[in-house]
Amino acid sequence: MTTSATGPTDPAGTPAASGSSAPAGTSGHVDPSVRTELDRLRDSIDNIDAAVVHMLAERFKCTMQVGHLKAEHHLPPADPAREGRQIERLRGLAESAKLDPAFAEKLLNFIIAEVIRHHERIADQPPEQ
Ligand SMILES: C=C(O[C@@H]1C=C(C(=O)O)C=C[C@H]1O)C(=O)O
Repeated sequence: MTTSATGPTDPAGTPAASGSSAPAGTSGHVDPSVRTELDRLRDSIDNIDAAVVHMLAERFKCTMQVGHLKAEHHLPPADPAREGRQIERLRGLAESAKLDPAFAEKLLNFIIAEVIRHHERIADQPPEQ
C-alpha cells in the first residue's frame, strides 16, 4: 500500500488513523479531476438526501393527521386496498423513471409499515378531553 507524506486518506479525504492499513481501493492517491467529480456528485447526493428527509417529514405530518382522524372515527389503522392502489401507481412511476419497481415497492411498504405503527399507537391512546 502506498501512503503520502501527509498520511493515508480515504476517497472522502478523511485522514486514516496513523499506522492503519486501509483495504485496497480506499486509500492512496486520488487524481484531482476524479476528486473534483466525486465532490460534485457527493454534493448532489447530500442535497437529494436532504430533500428526501424533508419530504418524508411532510409525509409523516400528513399521515399523523390521518391517524388521528381514523382514531376519532374508529377506522382501522391499515387500509390494504388503498395500499394496493398506491403500490401499483408507484411501480408505474418507478418504471417510467427507470427506477427498479421492486425497490420502489419495498420502500413504500417500509414507510407504510411505520405509518401503521403510528396509527396503532394513536388508536391505543385515550381520547383527548
Ligand atoms: C395513511 C393511511 O394509512 C395507512 C398508511 C398508508 C400510507 O402511508 O400511505 C396507506 C394506507 C394505510 O394502510 C391512509 O389510510 O391513507
